[in-house]
Amino acid sequence: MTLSPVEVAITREVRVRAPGKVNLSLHVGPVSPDGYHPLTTVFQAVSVFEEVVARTCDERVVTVSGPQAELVPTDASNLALRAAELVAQAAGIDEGVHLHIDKGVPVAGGMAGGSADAAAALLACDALWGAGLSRAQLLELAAQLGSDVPFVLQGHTAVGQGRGDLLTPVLGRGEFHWAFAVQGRGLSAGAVYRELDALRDGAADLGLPPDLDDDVPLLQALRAGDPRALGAALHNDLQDAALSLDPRLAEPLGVARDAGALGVVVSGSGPTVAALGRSRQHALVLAAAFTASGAADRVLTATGPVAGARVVSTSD
Ligand SMILES: C[C@](O)(CO)[C@H](O)COP(=O)(O)OP(=O)(O)OC[C@H]1O[C@@H](n2ccc(N)nc2=O)[C@H](O)[C@@H]1O
Ligand SMILES: Nc1ncnc2c1ncn2[C@@H]1O[C@H](COP(=O)(O)OP(=O)(O)OP(=O)(O)O)[C@@H](O)[C@H]1O
Repeated sequence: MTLSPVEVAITREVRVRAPGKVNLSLHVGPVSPDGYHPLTTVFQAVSVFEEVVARTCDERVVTVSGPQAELVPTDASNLALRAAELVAQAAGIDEGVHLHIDKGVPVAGGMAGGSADAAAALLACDALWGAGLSRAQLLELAAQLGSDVPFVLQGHTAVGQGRGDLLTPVLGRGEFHWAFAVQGRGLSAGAVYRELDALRDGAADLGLPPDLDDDVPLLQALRAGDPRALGAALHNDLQDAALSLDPRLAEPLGVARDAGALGVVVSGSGPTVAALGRSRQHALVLAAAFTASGAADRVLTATGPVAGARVVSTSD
Protein backbone atom coordinates (compact mmCIF):
# COMPACT_ATOMS: atom_id res chain seq x y z
CA MET A 1 0.00 0.00 0.00
CA THR A 2 1.33 3.48 -0.91
CA LEU A 3 0.57 6.23 1.61
CA SER A 4 -0.56 9.65 0.38
CA PRO A 5 1.58 12.67 1.45
CA VAL A 6 -1.13 13.65 3.98
CA GLU A 7 -1.03 10.22 5.59
CA VAL A 8 2.77 10.26 5.76
CA ALA A 9 2.68 13.63 7.55
CA ILE A 10 0.30 12.42 10.31
CA THR A 11 2.12 12.10 13.62
CA ARG A 12 1.81 8.67 15.17
CA GLU A 13 2.36 8.13 18.85
CA VAL A 14 2.84 5.22 21.26
CA ARG A 15 2.47 5.68 25.02
CA VAL A 16 4.21 3.23 27.39
CA ARG A 17 4.22 3.02 31.19
CA ALA A 18 7.01 1.32 33.16
CA PRO A 19 7.28 0.83 36.94
CA GLY A 20 10.02 1.53 39.44
CA LYS A 21 11.31 -1.22 41.72
CA VAL A 22 12.41 -1.98 45.24
CA ASN A 23 14.95 -4.72 46.04
CA LEU A 24 13.32 -6.81 48.80
CA SER A 25 16.70 -8.45 49.28
CA LEU A 26 20.08 -7.71 47.75
CA HIS A 27 23.08 -9.97 48.37
CA VAL A 28 26.31 -8.80 46.76
CA GLY A 29 29.29 -11.07 46.08
CA PRO A 30 32.93 -10.02 45.68
CA VAL A 31 33.70 -7.77 42.71
CA SER A 32 34.51 -9.60 39.45
CA PRO A 33 37.39 -8.64 37.10
CA ASP A 34 34.85 -6.87 34.81
CA GLY A 35 34.04 -4.43 37.66
CA TYR A 36 30.54 -5.85 38.27
CA HIS A 37 29.41 -7.74 41.37
CA PRO A 38 27.54 -11.06 41.22
CA LEU A 39 24.12 -10.60 42.84
CA THR A 40 21.24 -12.52 44.22
CA THR A 41 18.36 -10.10 44.55
CA VAL A 42 14.59 -10.30 44.84
CA PHE A 43 12.99 -7.43 42.93
CA GLN A 44 9.45 -6.15 43.33
CA ALA A 45 7.90 -3.74 40.79
CA VAL A 46 5.89 -1.01 42.53
CA SER A 47 3.16 1.40 41.41
CA VAL A 48 5.40 4.41 40.86
CA PHE A 49 5.58 4.91 37.10
CA GLU A 50 7.54 6.51 34.30
CA GLU A 51 5.52 7.35 31.18
CA VAL A 52 7.31 7.51 27.83
CA VAL A 53 5.55 8.79 24.69
CA ALA A 54 7.22 8.07 21.34
CA ARG A 55 6.16 10.25 18.38
CA THR A 56 7.23 10.22 14.76
CA CYS A 57 9.96 12.83 14.15
CA ASP A 58 12.75 13.49 11.63
CA GLU A 59 15.47 13.35 14.30
CA ARG A 60 16.00 11.38 17.51
CA VAL A 61 15.35 13.69 20.46
CA VAL A 62 14.28 13.39 24.09
CA THR A 63 12.43 15.80 26.38
CA VAL A 64 11.69 15.30 30.08
CA SER A 65 9.04 16.58 32.50
CA GLY A 66 8.07 15.89 36.12
CA PRO A 67 9.90 16.07 39.48
CA GLN A 68 13.74 16.36 39.17
CA ALA A 69 13.46 16.51 35.33
CA GLU A 70 16.36 18.98 35.27
CA LEU A 71 18.68 16.22 36.60
CA VAL A 72 18.08 13.95 33.60
CA PRO A 73 20.51 14.29 30.66
CA THR A 74 18.91 14.93 27.24
CA ASP A 75 22.04 14.20 25.21
CA ALA A 76 23.02 10.84 23.69
CA SER A 77 23.69 9.43 27.20
CA ASN A 78 19.95 9.42 27.98
CA LEU A 79 18.96 5.80 28.48
CA ALA A 80 15.73 6.18 26.46
CA LEU A 81 17.67 7.53 23.45
CA ARG A 82 20.20 4.72 23.83
CA ALA A 83 17.30 2.24 23.83
CA ALA A 84 15.95 3.79 20.59
CA GLU A 85 19.40 3.43 19.04
CA LEU A 86 19.56 -0.27 19.96
CA VAL A 87 16.08 -1.00 18.54
CA ALA A 88 17.00 0.79 15.28
CA GLN A 89 20.25 -1.18 14.98
CA ALA A 90 18.66 -4.55 15.83
CA ALA A 91 15.83 -4.05 13.32
CA GLY A 92 17.93 -2.35 10.61
CA ILE A 93 15.73 0.76 10.77
CA ASP A 94 16.82 4.35 10.12
CA GLU A 95 13.91 6.34 11.61
CA GLY A 96 13.68 9.33 13.91
CA VAL A 97 11.63 9.56 17.10
CA HIS A 98 10.70 12.19 19.68
CA LEU A 99 10.69 10.50 23.10
CA HIS A 100 9.00 12.40 25.90
CA ILE A 101 9.61 11.12 29.43
CA ASP A 102 7.26 12.07 32.25
CA LYS A 103 9.08 11.11 35.44
CA GLY A 104 7.31 9.62 38.44
CA VAL A 105 10.22 7.53 39.78
CA PRO A 106 12.93 9.46 41.69
CA VAL A 107 16.09 10.27 39.69
CA ALA A 108 19.24 8.43 40.89
CA GLY A 109 17.10 7.17 43.79
CA GLY A 110 17.79 3.41 43.70
CA MET A 111 14.34 2.70 42.24
CA ALA A 112 15.44 2.15 38.62
CA GLY A 113 13.94 5.33 37.14
CA GLY A 114 16.38 5.55 34.24
CA SER A 115 16.04 1.81 33.71
CA ALA A 116 12.24 2.18 33.49
CA ASP A 117 12.73 4.87 30.81
CA ALA A 118 14.99 2.51 28.89
CA ALA A 119 12.52 -0.40 29.12
CA ALA A 120 9.61 1.85 28.10
CA ALA A 121 11.56 3.29 25.14
CA LEU A 122 12.43 -0.22 23.89
CA LEU A 123 8.72 -1.11 23.72
CA ALA A 124 7.65 2.30 22.38
CA CYS A 125 10.17 2.36 19.51
CA ASP A 126 9.51 -1.27 18.64
CA ALA A 127 5.78 -0.47 18.31
CA LEU A 128 6.18 2.96 16.63
CA TRP A 129 8.53 1.64 13.96
CA GLY A 130 6.81 -1.75 13.56
CA ALA A 131 10.19 -3.37 14.26
CA GLY A 132 8.59 -6.62 15.41
CA LEU A 133 11.40 -7.58 17.82
CA SER A 134 10.71 -10.70 19.88
CA ARG A 135 10.45 -10.69 23.68
CA ALA A 136 13.84 -12.48 23.84
CA GLN A 137 15.46 -9.82 21.60
CA LEU A 138 13.99 -7.01 23.73
CA LEU A 139 15.32 -8.64 26.92
CA GLU A 140 18.77 -8.96 25.35
CA LEU A 141 18.79 -5.26 24.42
CA ALA A 142 17.51 -4.42 27.92
CA ALA A 143 20.51 -6.16 29.55
CA GLN A 144 22.88 -4.09 27.37
CA LEU A 145 21.29 -0.89 28.71
CA GLY A 146 21.64 -1.66 32.44
CA SER A 147 21.40 -4.40 35.04
CA ASP A 148 17.89 -3.36 36.20
CA VAL A 149 16.37 -2.85 32.73
CA PRO A 150 15.34 -6.51 32.11
CA PHE A 151 13.47 -6.56 35.42
CA VAL A 152 11.45 -3.40 34.79
CA LEU A 153 10.52 -4.82 31.38
CA GLN A 154 9.22 -7.99 33.11
CA GLY A 155 7.77 -6.51 36.30
CA HIS A 156 5.93 -8.37 39.10
CA THR A 157 8.35 -10.09 41.54
CA ALA A 158 11.49 -11.91 40.39
CA VAL A 159 14.82 -13.25 41.56
CA GLY A 160 17.70 -11.57 39.72
CA GLN A 161 21.09 -13.26 39.47
CA GLY A 162 24.31 -12.53 37.57
CA ARG A 163 24.43 -8.73 37.33
CA GLY A 164 20.74 -8.75 38.32
CA ASP A 165 19.68 -9.37 34.71
CA LEU A 166 19.13 -13.16 34.85
CA LEU A 167 15.53 -13.35 36.00
CA THR A 168 13.34 -16.06 37.49
CA PRO A 169 9.71 -15.10 38.26
CA VAL A 170 8.60 -15.54 41.88
CA LEU A 171 5.12 -16.83 42.60
CA GLY A 172 3.39 -14.97 45.35
CA ARG A 173 0.06 -13.74 46.55
CA GLY A 174 -1.32 -10.54 47.97
CA GLU A 175 -0.49 -6.92 47.66
CA PHE A 176 2.11 -5.07 49.76
CA HIS A 177 1.87 -1.43 50.79
CA TRP A 178 4.93 0.82 50.76
CA ALA A 179 5.93 4.33 51.76
CA PHE A 180 9.08 5.80 50.20
CA ALA A 181 11.23 8.63 51.60
CA VAL A 182 12.79 10.29 48.53
CA GLN A 183 15.83 12.60 48.71
CA GLY A 184 16.56 15.53 46.41
CA ARG A 185 20.19 14.41 46.32
CA GLY A 186 20.97 11.21 44.40
CA LEU A 187 23.52 8.42 44.80
CA SER A 188 25.37 6.78 41.91
CA ALA A 189 24.99 2.97 41.89
CA GLY A 190 28.64 2.59 40.79
CA ALA A 191 29.86 4.76 43.70
CA VAL A 192 27.82 2.74 46.23
CA TYR A 193 29.24 -0.58 44.95
CA ARG A 194 32.77 0.91 45.17
CA GLU A 195 32.06 2.05 48.75
CA LEU A 196 30.96 -1.50 49.63
CA ASP A 197 34.27 -2.82 48.27
CA ALA A 198 36.17 -0.21 50.32
CA LEU A 199 34.24 -1.13 53.51
CA ARG A 200 34.92 -4.82 52.92
CA ASP A 201 38.60 -4.31 52.10
CA GLY A 202 40.68 -5.60 55.00
CA ALA A 203 37.58 -6.66 56.93
CA ALA A 204 36.83 -10.29 57.74
CA ASP A 205 33.72 -10.12 55.51
CA LEU A 206 34.99 -9.94 51.94
CA GLY A 207 31.57 -10.91 50.66
CA LEU A 208 30.58 -14.44 49.82
CA PRO A 209 29.23 -15.54 46.45
CA PRO A 210 25.53 -14.78 46.89
CA ASP A 211 23.35 -17.76 47.69
CA LEU A 212 19.58 -17.99 47.14
CA ASP A 213 19.29 -20.09 50.33
CA ASP A 214 19.60 -16.81 52.28
CA ASP A 215 16.26 -15.78 50.80
CA VAL A 216 14.18 -18.83 51.76
CA PRO A 217 12.27 -16.94 54.52
CA LEU A 218 11.65 -14.04 52.11
CA LEU A 219 10.37 -16.31 49.35
CA GLN A 220 8.11 -18.11 51.87
CA ALA A 221 6.73 -14.75 53.02
CA LEU A 222 5.92 -13.83 49.40
CA ARG A 223 4.28 -17.20 48.75
CA ALA A 224 2.14 -16.78 51.86
CA GLY A 225 1.38 -13.10 51.14
CA ASP A 226 2.47 -12.37 54.73
CA PRO A 227 3.57 -8.71 55.14
CA ARG A 228 4.87 -9.23 58.70
CA ALA A 229 7.22 -12.04 57.60
CA LEU A 230 8.22 -10.04 54.52
CA GLY A 231 9.06 -7.02 56.68
CA ALA A 232 11.31 -9.16 58.89
CA ALA A 233 13.12 -10.61 55.85
CA LEU A 234 13.98 -7.36 54.02
CA HIS A 235 17.76 -7.13 53.52
CA ASN A 236 20.22 -4.99 51.54
CA ASP A 237 24.01 -5.57 51.46
CA LEU A 238 24.40 -2.06 49.94
CA GLN A 239 22.68 -0.34 52.88
CA ASP A 240 25.82 0.28 54.98
CA ALA A 241 27.67 1.58 51.92
CA ALA A 242 24.79 3.97 51.09
CA LEU A 243 24.76 5.13 54.76
CA SER A 244 28.52 5.59 54.71
CA LEU A 245 28.22 7.92 51.67
CA ASP A 246 25.07 9.63 52.97
CA PRO A 247 24.89 9.35 56.80
CA ARG A 248 21.68 11.43 56.89
CA LEU A 249 19.84 8.32 55.65
CA ALA A 250 19.83 7.08 59.26
CA GLU A 251 17.00 9.60 59.88
CA PRO A 252 14.30 8.20 57.56
CA LEU A 253 15.29 4.65 58.59
CA GLY A 254 14.72 5.57 62.27
CA VAL A 255 11.49 7.47 61.56
CA ALA A 256 9.96 4.46 59.78
CA ARG A 257 10.96 2.07 62.59
CA ASP A 258 9.50 4.41 65.22
CA ALA A 259 6.27 4.67 63.21
CA GLY A 260 5.88 0.88 63.37
CA ALA A 261 6.96 -0.13 59.86
CA LEU A 262 6.95 -3.92 59.42
CA GLY A 263 10.35 -3.53 57.79
CA VAL A 264 12.51 -0.72 56.45
CA VAL A 265 15.36 -0.86 53.97
CA VAL A 266 17.38 1.36 51.63
CA SER A 267 16.04 0.75 48.10
CA GLY A 268 18.81 -0.67 45.87
CA SER A 269 21.78 1.71 45.89
CA GLY A 270 19.71 4.40 47.65
CA PRO A 271 19.15 7.05 48.76
CA THR A 272 15.40 6.27 48.72
CA VAL A 273 14.26 4.50 51.91
CA ALA A 274 11.40 1.98 51.57
CA ALA A 275 9.11 1.25 54.53
CA LEU A 276 6.59 -1.61 54.50
CA GLY A 277 3.18 -0.92 56.03
CA ARG A 278 0.64 -3.32 57.54
CA SER A 279 -2.04 -1.98 55.15
CA ARG A 280 -2.67 0.81 52.64
CA GLN A 281 -3.79 2.98 55.57
CA HIS A 282 -0.62 2.22 57.55
CA ALA A 283 1.55 3.07 54.52
CA LEU A 284 -0.14 6.50 54.55
CA VAL A 285 0.71 6.82 58.27
CA LEU A 286 4.36 5.98 57.49
CA ALA A 287 4.37 8.55 54.67
CA ALA A 288 2.93 11.18 57.05
CA ALA A 289 5.68 10.35 59.58
CA PHE A 290 8.36 10.87 56.88
CA THR A 291 6.81 14.22 55.95
CA ALA A 292 6.41 15.41 59.56
CA SER A 293 10.01 14.52 60.45
CA GLY A 294 11.51 16.50 57.56
CA ALA A 295 13.71 13.45 56.84
CA ALA A 296 12.52 13.26 53.22
CA ASP A 297 12.41 15.82 50.41
CA ARG A 298 9.44 14.01 48.81
CA VAL A 299 7.25 11.13 49.96
CA LEU A 300 5.54 8.49 47.82
CA THR A 301 3.18 5.63 48.61
CA ALA A 302 2.82 2.62 46.34
CA THR A 303 1.66 -0.98 46.12
CA GLY A 304 3.51 -3.96 44.73
CA PRO A 305 3.81 -6.12 42.82
CA VAL A 306 2.68 -4.53 39.54
CA ALA A 307 3.21 -5.48 35.87
CA GLY A 308 6.30 -4.48 33.90
CA ALA A 309 6.53 -2.02 30.98
CA ARG A 310 3.27 -1.95 28.97
CA VAL A 311 1.98 -0.12 25.89
CA VAL A 312 -0.89 2.00 27.26
CA SER A 313 -2.16 3.48 23.97
CA THR A 314 -1.28 3.96 20.33
CA SER A 315 -2.65 6.64 17.99
CA ASP A 316 -3.98 4.06 15.51
C1 LIG B 1 21.72 -1.35 42.77
C2 LIG B 1 20.79 -1.99 41.76
O1 LIG B 1 19.77 -1.06 41.40
C3 LIG B 1 20.11 -3.20 42.38
O2 LIG B 1 19.07 -3.70 41.59
C4 LIG B 1 21.55 -2.41 40.51
O3 LIG B 1 22.55 -3.36 40.82
C5 LIG B 1 22.15 -1.24 39.72
O4 LIG B 1 21.59 -1.33 38.46
P1 LIG B 1 21.85 -0.24 37.32
O5 LIG B 1 21.72 1.14 37.88
O6 LIG B 1 20.99 -0.64 36.15
O7 LIG B 1 23.36 -0.49 37.09
P2 LIG B 1 24.25 -0.50 35.77
O8 LIG B 1 23.95 0.73 34.95
O9 LIG B 1 24.19 -1.83 35.11
O10 LIG B 1 25.68 -0.35 36.47
C6 LIG B 1 26.09 0.86 37.08
C7 LIG B 1 27.34 0.55 37.88
O11 LIG B 1 26.99 -0.22 39.07
C8 LIG B 1 27.96 -1.22 39.34
N1 LIG B 1 27.33 -2.55 39.34
C9 LIG B 1 26.08 -2.73 38.81
C10 LIG B 1 25.49 -3.99 38.86
C11 LIG B 1 26.20 -5.05 39.46
N2 LIG B 1 25.69 -6.29 39.52
N3 LIG B 1 27.45 -4.84 39.98
C12 LIG B 1 28.01 -3.59 39.94
O12 LIG B 1 29.12 -3.41 40.42
C13 LIG B 1 29.04 -1.10 38.25
O13 LIG B 1 30.05 -0.29 38.77
C14 LIG B 1 28.33 -0.35 37.13
O14 LIG B 1 29.22 0.43 36.37
N1 LIG C 1 16.24 8.60 31.14
C1 LIG C 1 16.98 8.79 32.26
N2 LIG C 1 16.37 9.02 33.43
C2 LIG C 1 17.10 9.18 34.56
N3 LIG C 1 18.43 9.18 34.61
C3 LIG C 1 19.08 8.95 33.48
C4 LIG C 1 18.39 8.74 32.27
N4 LIG C 1 19.29 8.54 31.31
C5 LIG C 1 20.50 8.61 31.93
N5 LIG C 1 20.37 8.87 33.23
C6 LIG C 1 21.48 9.01 34.21
O1 LIG C 1 21.49 7.85 35.04
C7 LIG C 1 21.73 8.21 36.41
C8 LIG C 1 20.98 7.21 37.30
O2 LIG C 1 19.62 7.51 37.25
P1 LIG C 1 18.45 6.49 37.67
O3 LIG C 1 17.25 7.33 37.92
O4 LIG C 1 18.36 5.39 36.69
O5 LIG C 1 19.06 5.94 39.02
P2 LIG C 1 18.56 4.80 39.94
O6 LIG C 1 17.07 4.84 40.04
O7 LIG C 1 19.38 4.91 41.19
O8 LIG C 1 18.94 3.50 39.15
P3 LIG C 1 19.09 2.03 39.69
O9 LIG C 1 18.07 1.82 40.77
O10 LIG C 1 18.79 1.26 38.42
O11 LIG C 1 20.50 1.96 40.16
C9 LIG C 1 21.23 9.64 36.54
O12 LIG C 1 22.01 10.36 37.46
C10 LIG C 1 21.37 10.21 35.14
O13 LIG C 1 22.58 10.94 35.00
